[in-house]
Amino acid sequence: MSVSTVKSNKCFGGQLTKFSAKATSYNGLETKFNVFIPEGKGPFPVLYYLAGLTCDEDNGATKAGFQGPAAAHGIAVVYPDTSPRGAGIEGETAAWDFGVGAGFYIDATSPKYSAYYKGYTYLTQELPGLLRKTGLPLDLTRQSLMGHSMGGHGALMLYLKNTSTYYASCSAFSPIANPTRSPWGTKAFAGYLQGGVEEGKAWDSTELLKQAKGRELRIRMDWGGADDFFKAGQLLPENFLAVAKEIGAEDQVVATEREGYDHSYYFILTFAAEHVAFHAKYLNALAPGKPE
Ligand SMILES: N[C@@H](CCC(=O)N[C@@H](CSC=O)C(=O)NCC(=O)O)C(=O)O
Repeated sequence: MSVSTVKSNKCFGGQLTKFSAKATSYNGLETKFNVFIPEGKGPFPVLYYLAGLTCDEDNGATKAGFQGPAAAHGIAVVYPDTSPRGAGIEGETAAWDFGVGAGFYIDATSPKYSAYYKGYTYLTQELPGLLRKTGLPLDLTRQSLMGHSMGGHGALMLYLKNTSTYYASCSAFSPIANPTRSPWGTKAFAGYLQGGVEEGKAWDSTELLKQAKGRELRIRMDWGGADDFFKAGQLLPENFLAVAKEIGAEDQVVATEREGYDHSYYFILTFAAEHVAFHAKYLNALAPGKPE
């Protein structure tokens, strides 16, 4: 599938470009993604940002404040969309926490959604191929993940389902860390998965962490103490941390509750530079891959 440029803006000395492509994982529907490339020659390691419910490829690029720190560390940032758009499935736009804008980055197996909602395949297999086609100086042998809320779930889940050589590090802002026990997650898994919430355990980072004993983990997470979604039990970082302790990995999960912060992009903006620096430590320590 070909990739076309929608627009491009200079930003922190680099360039933020929006691309459009037809995605096989979304049954041929058009999808968009933004890519920030720092000034210089590259090839640059790649840091993905997965956004939350109701978002698209623009929320992170316009509101999160990653481009400045990424330019300083010589890292590219990729902002994908959060779901397919335009499938026309009955009911897919009826709620803000399910369907369009709420794909949960998983591969659906329910007959109603499985033809279009293949977010996991899109991110792990198809998007890297589309990025190669942009011709940008990206080093796809050095990739890391970050995300917010539903996107924090996505980042943790992708990181834990793949090896550290595929994704070097993972960070999450206010992640839905145990979706099979959260109202948002159980709603999503009941709708997208033929086997419902039980099948959802294969996409739940707290469950996946149980199988990660002995693996070297590079995870950072922050959430706000005044986040109403945290207080309502949607995020459950405490469950993820309890498993980290059980498997002896508590030192490899840097987790902090930030007093007074809520769920918004003001919170992300505050800690954006720290998250990018966390990834830069790992990405820039890796030997650059061969140019493709
Ligand atoms: N219903 C509200 C709230 C939706 C909301 O807060 N979305 C968050 C992500 S929540 C978990 O994934 C978000 O990032 N919103 C976008 C933003 O730019 O703030 C609504 O519809 O707004």
